[in-house]
This record gives sequence, C-alpha cells and structure tokens, in this order.
Amino acid sequence: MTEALIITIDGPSGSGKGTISQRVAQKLGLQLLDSGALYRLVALCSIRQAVDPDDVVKLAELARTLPVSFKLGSEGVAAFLNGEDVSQAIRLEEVGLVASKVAALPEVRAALLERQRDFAAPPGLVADGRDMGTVVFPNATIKIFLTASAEERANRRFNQLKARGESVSLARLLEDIQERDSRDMNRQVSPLKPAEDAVIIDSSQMGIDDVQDAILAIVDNR
Ligand SMILES: Nc1ncnc2c1ncn2[C@@H]1O[C@H](COP(=O)(O)OP(=O)(O)OP(=O)(O)O)[C@@H](O)[C@H]1O
Ligand SMILES: Nc1ccn([C@H]2C[C@H](O)[C@@H](COP(=O)(O)O)O2)c(=O)n1
Repeated sequence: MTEALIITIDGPSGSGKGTISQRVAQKLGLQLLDSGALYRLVALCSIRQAVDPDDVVKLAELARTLPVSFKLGSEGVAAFLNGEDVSQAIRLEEVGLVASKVAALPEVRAALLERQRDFAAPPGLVADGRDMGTVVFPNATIKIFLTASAEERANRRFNQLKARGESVSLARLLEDIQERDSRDMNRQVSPLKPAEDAVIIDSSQMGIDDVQDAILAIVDNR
C-alpha cells in the first residue's frame, strides 16, 4: 500500500501557515488539517462553559469529546461546534490567547493527538500547526517551518483585522504576538520549534505567491 503524502507546515502565529496550507492542499487535492482551529475550538468551548482555566481534567475532557467538524468552502475551511458555524468566533484575538494557554496543557495535547492523526487519509494531507512535523506526524514526507519577523506578522494581522472592520492597535497586536510566541516556544510539551529535517522558509520579504511556489517546488523535487 502506498503511504499518504503528508506535508507539515509549522510556524508562529501570523507567519501565513493557514493561508499557504489551504492553497497547497487545494492545488494538490489533499486533505487539510488546521490544528490551531482544534485548540481554538477547545478555548471557545471553555469560555462559553465558563470552565476554570486551571481545571485541567475538564479541559482535557472537552478536547476529547468536542463535537467538531470542518467543511471546505469558498471562504476557506469552516469550523463547526455542535453543528454551529463558529469560524468567525474562533478567530477572535481573545479566543486565540486562551487557545495558546490551553495548548500548553499536556493533558489537552494528549487528548487531541489521535484526533489530529485521524485526518491523514489518501491521497494525503497538509497539516498546519506548531508541532505537526515534530510530534503529530514525525514521519511526514515534507516538513516546512514557515516564519517571519514579529513586526511583519503583526502588520499582516493588523491589515487582516482592519479589512474585517475591526479596530485594533498595531502596538497591542505586536505585544500579543510576542506573548503568544513566547508561550508557544517555551512550554514544556511540544514547544514550537522546527523539526530537525524541516525546510525553514522566512517569508518576511516574500509574498504569498512566492511562498506557495517555493513549497510546491519542494514537493515537485521530493
Ligand atoms: N507572505 C505573505 N505576505 C503577506 N501577507 C501574508 C503572507 N502570508 C500570509 N499573509 C497574510 O497574513 C495574515 C495571516 O496569515 P495566516 O492567517 O495564514 O497566518 P497563520 O500563520 O495561519 O496565523 P495563525 O497561526 O495565528 O492562525 C493573512 O491576512 C494572510 O493573508
Ligand atoms: N499544533 C498546534 C496548533 C496550535 N497551537 C496553539 C498555538 C496558538 O497559540 C493556538 C492557536 O493556533 P493558531 O490558530 O493561531 O495557529 O493554538 C498549538 O499549540 N499546537
């Protein structure tokens, strides 16, 4: 049996992983896993149910049993919680910050591990996250670590939120990005870091099309 092609795209917040993963998956006709959305869904659910952020047992239980589904549409991947479309709600900055906190809990990560691996199915998968190449799919065919300077990532996020009509401060966004980077990189379990066999792409000076072309070239030359 031929093994499914697995492409992992890891990197810090705002580096473009989501945008690029979606494009690469569409271009190659592969499945897509937005693992950050799973952590965001746990966060959203915990906020809605007013779960104590220190109640690890309850948070892990949420992660294990979360009734989620994803659907690929013209606007990208829509996320559903109990059948409700929560694609916009999970993208709120406050949900992202809580997601970063619940993602530091080993019990929550363990509860989501197999759920993430279940996304690997023929003809293959593009998996976007922080530990796709290091922990979830250590035998992936191709591992990319996509990064960009914190300032460039804050700028991108600023433009993204402005286009959505949200009023935000650039300085505040930069602080949030630095806070999240620090938590994601310094946590005990599955910290954000490139896999030893990852190709590192710094997109600070690259447009989205350039990044897409660079990754498709790596896939072609594998
Ligand atoms: N190379 C690039 N040049 C300019 N803008 C980019 C580039 N890559 C992504 N963007 C833009 O930056 C914003 C953030 O990208 P995206 O949401 O894909 O990042 P991400 O790494 O998935 O972030 P997060 O982990 O927080 O979900 C989007 O508005 C996207 O269009
Ligand atoms: N594999 C993953 C994916 C995400 N996280 C954490 C890191 C972020 O703080 C949060 C939300 O992710 P995003 O949607 O911004 O990519 O979830 C993680 O620890 N591991």
